[in-house]
Amino acid sequence: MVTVNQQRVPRKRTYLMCSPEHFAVEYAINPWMDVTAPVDAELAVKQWDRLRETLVSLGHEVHLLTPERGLPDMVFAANGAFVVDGTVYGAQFKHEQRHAEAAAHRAFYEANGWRFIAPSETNEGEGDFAYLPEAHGALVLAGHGFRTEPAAHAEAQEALGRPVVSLRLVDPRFYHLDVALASIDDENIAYYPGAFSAASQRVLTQLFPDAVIADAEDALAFGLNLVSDGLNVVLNSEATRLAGKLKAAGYHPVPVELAELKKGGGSVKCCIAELRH
Ligand SMILES: CN(C)C(=N)NCCC[C@H](N)C(=O)O
Repeated sequence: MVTVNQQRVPRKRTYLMCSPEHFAVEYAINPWMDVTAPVDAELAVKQWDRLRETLVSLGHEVHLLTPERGLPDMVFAANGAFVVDGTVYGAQFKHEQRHAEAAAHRAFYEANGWRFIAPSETNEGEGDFAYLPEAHGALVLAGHGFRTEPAAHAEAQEALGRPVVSLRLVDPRFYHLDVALASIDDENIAYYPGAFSAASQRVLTQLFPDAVIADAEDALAFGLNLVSDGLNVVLNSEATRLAGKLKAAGYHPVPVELAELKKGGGSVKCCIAELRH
């Protein structure tokens, strides 16, 4: 049971990020992308740099993936794989425009000695998978409905040896799990119920009675697309009410501005893959 005065303890994390050097909105594969809206590429790099510096200043280790020309969404590094306890379950992107990113991620993991498992099913890495090492033993939460196929949930369970709970996303604005739900420590989550089917909402209520619930406005401001080290929660600065709720629950919200990358349909979490040894 989580109490308001609980002492929250941060755990040092290792992350993977990829600079938005080649970021652009050249195609529209989610409702947030508008190819006619101008993107300030320089500002995108500045905001991304600030995010990277924020993580480093919190004591985390950040590895970098080399961005590739012609892959404008590569900045969304969370989508390239899902890593649990040293095993990497690779991504297989739904949209042709992002297919080549999977190979870049695979090359990174293989070059750095990780145990890499190639997928046979469509899945977009941490975009649709979240890991809670202390929830009900150890749980993977997995989204489907827009990008990742349910068959990939079963494949991930076999690859990673952790129970995978399938959750159905029903609103195209929340096309990845990580826009609608985030782990805020090893055992608890924050989420927006309206992004999920009624049955999946019941599953979440049963598994996480103490979850922090976001409202539609904060969820649509990408507030749930956050990363947390168990104490410090780095989140989009527009999600002010969610920041207040996290504070009331004993976390330390760290707001960052990422307005340019939002034009690609992503925010904080999308830019950050967690490397779990
Ligand atoms: C939670 N989100 C949104 C992510 N993890 N990734 C962002 C991917 C954005 C990219 N344009 C796409 O539509 O694939």
